[in-house]
Amino acid sequence: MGTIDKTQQDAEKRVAALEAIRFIKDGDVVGLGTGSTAKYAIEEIGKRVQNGLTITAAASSKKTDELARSYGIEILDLQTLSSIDVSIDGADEFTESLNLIKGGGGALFREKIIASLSKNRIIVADASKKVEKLGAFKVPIEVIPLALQYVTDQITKLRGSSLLRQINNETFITDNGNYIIDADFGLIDYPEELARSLNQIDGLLAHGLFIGLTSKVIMAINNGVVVFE
Ligand SMILES: O=C[C@H](O)[C@H](O)[C@H](O)COP(=O)(O)O
Repeated sequence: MGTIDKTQQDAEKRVAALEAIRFIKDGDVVGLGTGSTAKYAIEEIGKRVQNGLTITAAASSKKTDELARSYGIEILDLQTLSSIDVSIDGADEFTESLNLIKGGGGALFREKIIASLSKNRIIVADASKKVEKLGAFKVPIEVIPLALQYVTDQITKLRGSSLLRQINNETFITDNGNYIIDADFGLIDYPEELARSLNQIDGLLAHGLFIGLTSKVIMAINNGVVVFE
């Protein structure tokens, strides 16, 4: 996509997020994603709640939980929910066939649970996230610490290379107390197949390939939006 202008990208994130909010109605249980694009949606929902919108929400991370509560959004306990009306989340990459890579912020496991519970799963993205094939962005994989070497070896068998995520020279720990491996499989020809293989690895809690978990992607480009569904 060439060089990405950060200001333009941020503007697009906001446009996409505002468009997605149109799908929220009074009384809805709303799934709130994580990341810089989802943040625009949460902030706007928060303002509307302060102006009388009556929704409850489920948060996909501690960060999102805190942000939402700071606006007075009522957060429900995810472990008690069996359905969510609409979720709004970002993505690191998406294709026109609505397959995604998520987890750049490490929130993939809860995001996947929220997407799985949601009736209407909306992804919001700036134009830089659209790709022909997934895989330029490494696939985030949440691993239970004691299974680190085992999972790394299984990823190698799938012809992937693993990098344990570090932030400021410290091993990144997820909200669930686990590690993230960023796995490089090159460009992924068959994401469904890779997702199935990863699903079978014991000790791998969740991977960032979101297959069949998206109702629509709202992509902002310049000041307009394109919807893929
Ligand atoms: O774990 C983080 C999430 O999957 C994010 O939704 C994803 O990384 C996209 O984030 P951003 O909107 O900041 O690009």
